[in-house]
Amino acid sequence: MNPIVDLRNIRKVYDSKVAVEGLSLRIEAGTMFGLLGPNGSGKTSSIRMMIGITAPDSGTVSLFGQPFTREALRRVGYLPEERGLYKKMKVMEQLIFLGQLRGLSPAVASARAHAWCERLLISDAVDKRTEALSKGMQQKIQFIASLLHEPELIIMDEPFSGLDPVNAALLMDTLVSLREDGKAILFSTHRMDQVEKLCDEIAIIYKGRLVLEGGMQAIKSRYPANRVHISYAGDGGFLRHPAIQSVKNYPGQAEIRLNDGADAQALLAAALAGGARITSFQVVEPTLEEIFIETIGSNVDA
Ligand SMILES: Nc1ncnc2c1ncn2[C@@H]1O[C@H](COP(=O)(O)OP(=O)(O)OP(=O)(O)O)[C@@H](O)[C@H]1O
Repeated sequence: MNPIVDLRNIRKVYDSKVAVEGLSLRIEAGTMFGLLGPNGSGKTSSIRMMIGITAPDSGTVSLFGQPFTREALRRVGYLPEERGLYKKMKVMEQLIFLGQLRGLSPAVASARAHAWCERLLISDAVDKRTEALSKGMQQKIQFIASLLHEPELIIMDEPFSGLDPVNAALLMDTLVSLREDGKAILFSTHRMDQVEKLCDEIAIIYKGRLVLEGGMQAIKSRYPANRVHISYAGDGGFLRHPAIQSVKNYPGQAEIRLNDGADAQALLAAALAGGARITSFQVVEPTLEEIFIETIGSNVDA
């Protein structure tokens, strides 16, 4: 089956600044794809090339198995990084107008917009002017606007930035259910916790280049589970054990990173022998944040 997005070796240079270099990636239907990278790494530039806002200087962009054409954009929902709504328009008028721009009849746009507003808990706002709403609410409206035409490919640039945790979770749940409906979803972020929970696949870009890409689980399994979280009472002398590379010590709890190849069981045995009372002992995989920092760090070194 053709991927929904297929970027091959794309490159973008602004003046003399290389924003994206040799980027290739594929996104399949029913996949949540996280595009990660620090500020200025080329996420927005890559997204813009994906949907024809700018053309790559070299390389190819295919959507839905075909070389890019504007026609394909009818099947794409896009939430830009810069939020832009008509401030003076009322929310529902605006959503119906934006739906019509996407080829919907006013009746269909209205029915879908009302259903979305209900789902995202902003029905009370439909008759208000956009400028009277909080930033977070405006973001939810723009999120809805990008989905009204029921796109198969959803591309969102920093969709959760500026949202409180409750609203961020609401939009995350919405994206998860769209993925379950078979949509392909790409979003950019630098918030690793969001990606870890949501994404099937990730790509980390740094200075315009892909530095890590693949399935979330496959990537994690490449890193040793050499972290240990311990809750304990009593003697903490075991925290000076030679198997330990570093430790973050909190009251009654420690997050430990072991030396490469060290045995977590030896640490547990030493803790018990030293008289500590262990209430939980967990060997954990590195978090995506740790993988990200390690990957970026090794590329800085390189
Ligand atoms: N229109 C432009 N003209 C000149 N340089 C640009 C332009 N757009 C982006 N750049 C540069 O290209 C690089 C990549 O920028 P881009 O916005 O793609 O990064 P990003 O990963 O989306 O960053 P952020 O997380 O800060 O939004 C940066 O150095 C940026 O300054």
